[in-house]
Amino acid sequence: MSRHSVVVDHIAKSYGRVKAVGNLSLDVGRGELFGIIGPDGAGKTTLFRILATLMLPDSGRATVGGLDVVADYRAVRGIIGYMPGRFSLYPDLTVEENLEFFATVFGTTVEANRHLVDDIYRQIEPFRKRPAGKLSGGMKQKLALSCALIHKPEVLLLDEPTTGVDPVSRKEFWAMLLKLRNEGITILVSTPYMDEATLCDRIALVKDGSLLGTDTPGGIVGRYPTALYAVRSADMHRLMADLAGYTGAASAFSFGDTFHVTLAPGTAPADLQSHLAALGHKAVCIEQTAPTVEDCFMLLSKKEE
Ligand SMILES: Nc1ncnc2c1ncn2[C@@H]1O[C@H](COP(=O)(O)OP(=O)(O)OP(=O)(O)O)[C@@H](O)[C@H]1O
Repeated sequence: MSRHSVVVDHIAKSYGRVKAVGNLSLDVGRGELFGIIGPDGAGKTTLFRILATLMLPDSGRATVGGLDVVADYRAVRGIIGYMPGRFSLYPDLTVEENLEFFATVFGTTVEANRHLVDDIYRQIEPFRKRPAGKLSGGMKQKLALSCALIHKPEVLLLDEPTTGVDPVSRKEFWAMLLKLRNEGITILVSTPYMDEATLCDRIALVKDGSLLGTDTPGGIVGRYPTALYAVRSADMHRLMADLAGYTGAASAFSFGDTFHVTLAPGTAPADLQSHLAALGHKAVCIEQTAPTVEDCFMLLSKKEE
């Protein structure tokens, strides 16, 4: 038996002239929590729809649990739990009716697999009589996850499950994913939030349908090739323009309340400090900082361009 649970082998898909996924290959190990990290339009939804057997690729092959997503599409549907990015529940059905509906469709009962969703369901149980359409964003996602899990899938495909969800619910949602992973379920999850990448066993960074890199989050940031500095001054607005116009800065982008800057070969932090002082910047602070997945994404995107 293959040690891979999901294999994507040179998959490509275009919509007319728009190339959504271009020749993408990756594999996800059994029991792995694997993140597809990329901004809007990276092709994440298209890839998930192909893996969930809802769309045919133009070329390439993919298997889930060793089953071909095209030839064995029926069998694939039986072993996956799919949570599409957009609302997947029946808004007029109550919380408990949604769960019962998904269990019935898969020929099982809520009772039979209750233990799988117990932790999650307990949090939404107080609202079990409420129509799903009237739940908060975080609650909806918890119910959608429960519905995707109720038939005990081998592989969970979660397309942007935390987009538009508040930070506390996002944290809770990821805590649930880690628990499910520990129970042996393979999870492929996409997210545009770079901070969520660090919670995955391995990640693939994608942009414009192409893979920029795949590794553990630690492996990705460990390969950052140069020193990175967090730079601030009293006039952050003008600082951006001044960094962009400085040939000693190889790259600069906004990161929280600082700018993350790399320096051109031969330029030292002291050179940047005096350059900014000469331009009249006050309270300049330049500190070396550890690169994050977002910094790696920016660097790899730039290389690609
Ligand atoms: N049905 C469609 N017809 C034409 N273009 C499409 C269609 N669906 C997606 N696209 C385009 O294909 C590209 C990839 O879209 P996709 O939805 O797969 O990306 P994504 O990473 O999931 O982003 P998002 O979060 O915005 O959905 C985008 O440029 C998108 O505009």
